[in-house]
Amino acid sequence: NTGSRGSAGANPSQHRAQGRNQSQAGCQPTADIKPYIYKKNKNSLSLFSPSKNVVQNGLSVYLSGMHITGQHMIALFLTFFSATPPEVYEALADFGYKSFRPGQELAIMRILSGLSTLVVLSTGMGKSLCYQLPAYLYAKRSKSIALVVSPLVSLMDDQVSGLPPKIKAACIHSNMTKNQREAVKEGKVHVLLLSPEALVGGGHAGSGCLPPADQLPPVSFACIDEAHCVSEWSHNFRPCYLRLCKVLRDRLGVRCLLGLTATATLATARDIAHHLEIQDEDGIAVRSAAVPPNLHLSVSMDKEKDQALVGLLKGDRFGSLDSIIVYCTRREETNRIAALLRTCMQGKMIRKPLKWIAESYHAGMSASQRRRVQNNFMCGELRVVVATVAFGMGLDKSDVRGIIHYNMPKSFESYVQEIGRAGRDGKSAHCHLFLDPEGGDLCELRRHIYGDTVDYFTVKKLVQKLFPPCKCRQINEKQQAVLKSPSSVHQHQEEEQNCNETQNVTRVCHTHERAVPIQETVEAHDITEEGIETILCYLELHPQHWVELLHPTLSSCHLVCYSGPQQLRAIAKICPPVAVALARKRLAGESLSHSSSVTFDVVELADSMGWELIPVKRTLRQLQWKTERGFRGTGKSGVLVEFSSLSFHFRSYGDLTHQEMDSICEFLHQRIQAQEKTQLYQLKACFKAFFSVAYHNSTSCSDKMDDDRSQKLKALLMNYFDKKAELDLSKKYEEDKEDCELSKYKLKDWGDQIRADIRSFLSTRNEEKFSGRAIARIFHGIGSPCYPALIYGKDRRFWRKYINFDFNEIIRIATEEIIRTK
Ligand SMILES: Nc1ncnc2c1ncn2[C@@H]1O[C@H](COP(=O)(O)OP(=O)(O)OP(=O)(O)O)[C@@H](O)[C@H]1O
Repeated sequence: NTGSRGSAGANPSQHRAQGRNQSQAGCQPTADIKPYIYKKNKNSLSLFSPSKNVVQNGLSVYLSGMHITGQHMIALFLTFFSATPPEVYEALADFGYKSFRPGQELAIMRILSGLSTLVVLSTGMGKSLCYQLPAYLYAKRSKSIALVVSPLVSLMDDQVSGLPPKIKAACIHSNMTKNQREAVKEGKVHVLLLSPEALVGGGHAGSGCLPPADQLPPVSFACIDEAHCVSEWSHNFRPCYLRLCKVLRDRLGVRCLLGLTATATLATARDIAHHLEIQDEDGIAVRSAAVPPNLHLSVSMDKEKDQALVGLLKGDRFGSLDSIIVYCTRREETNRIAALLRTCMQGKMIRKPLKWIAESYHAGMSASQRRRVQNNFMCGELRVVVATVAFGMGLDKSDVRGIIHYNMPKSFESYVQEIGRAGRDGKSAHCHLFLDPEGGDLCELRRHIYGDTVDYFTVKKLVQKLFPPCKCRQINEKQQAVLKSPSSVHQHQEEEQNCNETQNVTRVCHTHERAVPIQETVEAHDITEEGIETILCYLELHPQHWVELLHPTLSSCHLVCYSGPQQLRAIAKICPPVAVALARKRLAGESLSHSSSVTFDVVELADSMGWELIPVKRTLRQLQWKTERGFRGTGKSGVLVEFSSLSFHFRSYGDLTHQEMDSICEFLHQRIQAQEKTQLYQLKACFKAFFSVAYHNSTSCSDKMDDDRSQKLKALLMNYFDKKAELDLSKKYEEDKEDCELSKYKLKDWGDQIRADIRSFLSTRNEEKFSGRAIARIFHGIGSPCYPALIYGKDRRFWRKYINFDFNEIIRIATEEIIRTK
């Protein structure tokens, strides 16, 4: 048993292709759907509509008898010469619109031509039409469906009901009725909304998964909403977004992708375009100015923020505005501020139908409470919503007139996205930000950045779990020994050793299929599921492609034979996977002669047999229904087979040298640190920009405001979004010493107190194990899987106590104290 799949001589890329095919097993890609505006072959453009002669009066007039070569030319053509076919305008009219808004037409024409496209347009500028109209036209031409991946699961139903009546849509979730599922399969809907998890699987997908590709109508294109989540350098990276591009291509055969986002710098947009495999520069079809002109921006640095907020809301600028959102970072704060406003704004009813002054909204509230607040705000009966960022995503209220940031947002991207919820009707709207002059908000926001980072030791433990050693090298050596003379074997071994020393490793192992149980790994390493997924993504994106991610799977198989041990032995004779499972147990020293059940890792088993996972699982499942001679039962065989333990599933090497393992750990650690430093730098840059335009206090802008400052802030934002800055800003952070010096100065005065608190904390919990990072997290009020806020947050003596102090310094002191107490 080699423990390795494929022949030792196989080329790694062939092998990867094999793995890919395997991941697609059971999922036939949908029939290749033709672009609406048809490309004759990869490099030439010829336009006609197979079903109707619609494009004849449009694009093909310019093209008759002419071929344009190259993808870039196609894009250029669409940009400069194309006349949009009348059918597209007819569809626009069907949707109730008279004309296109900037950028929509180009994006729609590209999608109809089958060209992947990225659209970066401010909130409320009409990005949704860029998928709705092509989906409608494609479905009108022939039975097809457009997939729309959206992270706003809770709002999907609202999104569906808010679509133009011409569009038939459904969303995938676990409560889908049978009829709804059937309608999707029969191609009765134009658009199918789904979460990224429903597409790629994963811990939260549950039963709300996409039906297999062969049960779906052909997919015309896929739209990825909030596409910035694809870029691992973006403010909102979601690892499953990276995998979803791959899943769309490999499992569903989707060739045309449309990315939509409201916030992406030029550098991020290029990174997203790279992931969407957009070939030509014009694929980033639209990038609009960051802040719409109808928004008036101001910033102030009041010491008494509560009073200042009330004053601002009573002043001329905000006093007459109907719909206002006040954003706070913390949930508790939203409740407090809403209560404050209700008390202080009594008697300030500005018009009749208004019933409520202020209500809070955050993710900790029940769904019905949130819905009530949202509905009251939507219909204009509630004036102010005091909310965390959970409020407003996907909110289509065109007449929000004011946005107030009670705390600083975490990035320019978040700021632009949040203020973009005001004035979507194009009428003037006001936005104000309260900046804490002492930098208190900075500390609060830094917590979230530190919460995501992982230390070197944890990275190392995880790497060992992802690349367990295999026997491929020894087996290969034995094979060589059989084939060659002893002297040549010796020479071969020497050569190999040299190769390893120079890091130029000859690969013998061609990767193994592996599964790492999600929950178990989260608990063992104290990293979130997202954190582990991010690390796996970094490894897959590495130029050496250290891992290849596959669809998450249930990896543990539990087999019970109700007729006893002899039944287990009998099925081992007829079922190779069971025979191998028992043999592997015996080799590991486990005796199963009196056992009637066995539990094993089915992924590891399939890999060791050189079988594909799906047939192994199928074979095992069938054991429950076989009625072989000697088995009792009616149709059922008396065998129970259960799969459990949802696991990350991937292919990785098993013959990595120590140097390679170390370099992988080093790479991951540096990458995680670079991400942390980049985010810290961006946070600081954000603070500095707001600081540069801030009024001393809000009274200076509560009645009238200075438009120059607003323009200056818009210019700073524009510069940020249009700059071709590098994505990794960690080096810039190193240059920015100021911040560290401030923290060290404070630490000098507080060092002894912090040490005393760490000792006191350790002594009260001496039966538990802590790392320096775990203690620093608790002192910063950051919950983690093993040290949740719900439990550790109760002890107010320590929780959040040192939030204003440098996180890494606290780790250092805590580690010293842990070592001292050992
Ligand atoms: N061509 C158009 N003409 C007139 N109105 C339009 C047009 N396109 C879109 N709209 C309207 O603009 C509003 C905002 O559109 P949409 O929700 O698509 O914006 P968005 O860019 O997706 O915003 P967000 O980023 O907040 O999701 C909607 O009410 C929509 O009906």
